[in-house]
Formats: sequence, structure tokens, C-alpha cells
Amino acid sequence: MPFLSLNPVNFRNLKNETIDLLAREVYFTGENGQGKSNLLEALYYSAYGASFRTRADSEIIRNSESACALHTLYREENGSTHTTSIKIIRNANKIDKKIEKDGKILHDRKELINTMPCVLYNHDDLDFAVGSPERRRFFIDQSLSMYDVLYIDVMRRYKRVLKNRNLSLKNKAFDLIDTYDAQLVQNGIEIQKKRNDAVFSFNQIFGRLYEEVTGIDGVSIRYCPSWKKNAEVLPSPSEVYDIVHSHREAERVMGTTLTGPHRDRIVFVRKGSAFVPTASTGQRRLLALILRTAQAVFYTHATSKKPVLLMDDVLLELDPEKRRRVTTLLPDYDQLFCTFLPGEPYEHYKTDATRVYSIEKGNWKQI
Ligand SMILES: Nc1ncnc2c1ncn2[C@@H]1O[C@H](COP(=O)(O)OP(=O)(O)OP(=O)(O)O)[C@@H](O)[C@H]1O
Repeated sequence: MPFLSLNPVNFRNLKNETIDLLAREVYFTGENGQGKSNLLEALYYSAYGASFRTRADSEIIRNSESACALHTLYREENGSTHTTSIKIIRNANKIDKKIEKDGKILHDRKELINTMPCVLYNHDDLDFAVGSPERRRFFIDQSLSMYDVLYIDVMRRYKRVLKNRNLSLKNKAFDLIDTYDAQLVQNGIEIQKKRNDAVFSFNQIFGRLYEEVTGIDGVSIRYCPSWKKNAEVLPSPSEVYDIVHSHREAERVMGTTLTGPHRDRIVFVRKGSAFVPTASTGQRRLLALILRTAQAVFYTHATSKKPVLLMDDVLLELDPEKRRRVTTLLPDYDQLFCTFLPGEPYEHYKTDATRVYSIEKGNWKQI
């Protein structure tokens, strides 16, 4: 599934031309603020129909323009080539988005799933180690949503019922709560099970990789579901109902749903204790980086397909030895895109087949 070419049109500062991506490794090098991350963002947007940097699609349209587009050509494993085309149009107060695959309109961006699965390594990943519990839930949800349409569906159903239930609690429409509970429990249990299985699979990969890079053994990921029976066993539906009901009075007072997957926690542990509070900044950064590698391996285990890796300046902060270890432990990939600042030793990593572009003011030139 490698990208063969990308044609941005009015996408941030990128020039409106087609960039040839026909290589297993493509490097973008340039000073800060020239458009390297914009290129990675354009590739990611083509793969998922959304940005990893902003939720506001209006931001990606070039200043002073009213619409932008991204056209890609990519190849599937069987050798067939396909196209995607995404148009984003600013209309009065709203944004219209039109996604096409091989010229056919897709009504939901989830239909892009598995087209060009991208695993993105970037600065903000540090949040997975030190940010709020929501960020770690996001990571697990994203890992599952990369290949499992049913997970996307169940998450959407859960979020919808949660929103309605919270609204009823806030408006004191308590007679509706029983109906919402049935949907909350049913969808919530499905999410818990998939998250539990995903964390189990991550642990088959993560601890070993982390030890190979840092020398620290025994670091693992612990899933702490909001609805729990004990540390090992997820509760049955009737037990979940009991948990939900036992919070009813408190919820009436607070006006919000107090239990469920939206309150799940995911923590890094070592020898039974939380690992992050005692980890150094470098060790925290590596947690996030290795987590991305584990995400790529997880995807390949689940689908037998290799992802595209997008690496945005992530090697920059590592010392040379850690860099070497991280790069030798990169997961199997179909294609790799990597950004570098001028002066970074990208020559060490490149092969004869690597395509290197220098990026300046949104323009690219092969070097
Ligand atoms: N909507 C937009 N319209 C026009 N230009 C934009 C828009 N959004 C961002 N830019 C420009 O894109 C440039 C930022 O590019 P990008 O984030 O890709 O930098 P970079 O090359 O990755 O640098 P760094 O190494 O600092 O991350 C800035 O010059 C910014 O002004």
C-alpha cells in the first residue's frame, strides 16, 4: 500500500504540484517552518480523512483560499493502483468534505480504513506517557480503529448514548436513564473487551522492545477498566448493571455519567508500581516512541499488512546510541517517510534507493 504520488492543492503552504513518492524510504529535509510536517500531515489526511494536528479543517486550507484538495495515487499488495481524492470546502460558517476512492464517493471516512494505514511518530506522543488518561485511551482506540470498523461503530454508539444520558442527567429527565443504561452497558462491555484484548497484545510486544532500547526490564501496560470485578476478570453484564446502578444517586447530584469506558485508565507499570512518575524525560519520550513501534507491530499482527510510517522529527532528541537502537528496531514497514533538519545525519540511515527532498517555503526539490 505505498503512496506513489501526492498532489496537494491549496493545502497549507505546499505548492500545487504532484510529488513523486515512488520509493520505500522518502526523507524530507529543511529548516523549521518550511513545510516538512505539512507533507506528512497531507499523507496522513489522505489515509484517514482527518489531520493529526488539528480538528479544525479550516486551518489546513491555504490562507486566503476557500478550498483545498489532496489527490493520491497508491498501490495495493496485489500490484493494482488506486486513487483517493479529498476536497475540503469552506462554506459560510461550515466546512464541507468530500472523499473519493477510485472516483467513487465515500459517505463515511471510516471506509478509507486499511487503504493506506499510517503509523505516525510525532512530538505530541509524549502525552501518551505524561498526559491525561484520555490521551492513553485515545492511543488504544486509535490502534483498534486502524483496522477494526466494528470498533469505530461501537465507539460512535457509546459516545452517542453517553452524550444523551449526560444530557438527561443534567436536565433531570431521570425517567430516560433506564433506557440509556441498556445501551451504555451493551456497547461499553464490547469496548472494554476489545481494549482489554488490545492491551494484552501490546504487552506481548512492548516490554521487550522497551528493554532492548533502554535496558530497563519489566515495563508493561496495565488496563484499569472503570467497570471492574477484579484485576484479572472483566465483570459480567449483570455485574456491570450493578456497578452502574450503584452510582445512580451520585450521578443525579453530579449531573454526569460517573462510570464506563470513558473513565477507563491505562497506566505503565514496573514491578507493580506506576513507572512514569520515576522515569526520566528521556525514558518517558522513549515510552511514547516504542508505543508507536508496538502500534505498527500490533497492526501487522491483526491484519498481516505492513503500515506506512510517518516520522516527524522524532529522532532529534535522542542521543546517538538510542537513535541507533530505535532505528534498528523499527517495525516492518511498507514505506517510511521521515523529516530531518539540515545538518542531521540522515545519510547514516539512507540507502541508494532512498528519495530525499529538500523542502523550502512549501516547495520540494529532489537532492
Ligand atoms: N493554512 C495555511 N496557509 C498557508 N501557510 C500555512 C498554513 N498553515 C501553515 N502554513 C505554513 O506552513 C509552515 C509550517 O510548515 P511545517 O509545520 O510543515 O514546518 P516544518 O518544515 O515541519 O518545520 P518544523 O521542523 O519546525 O516542524 C509555516 O510557514 C506556516 O506559515
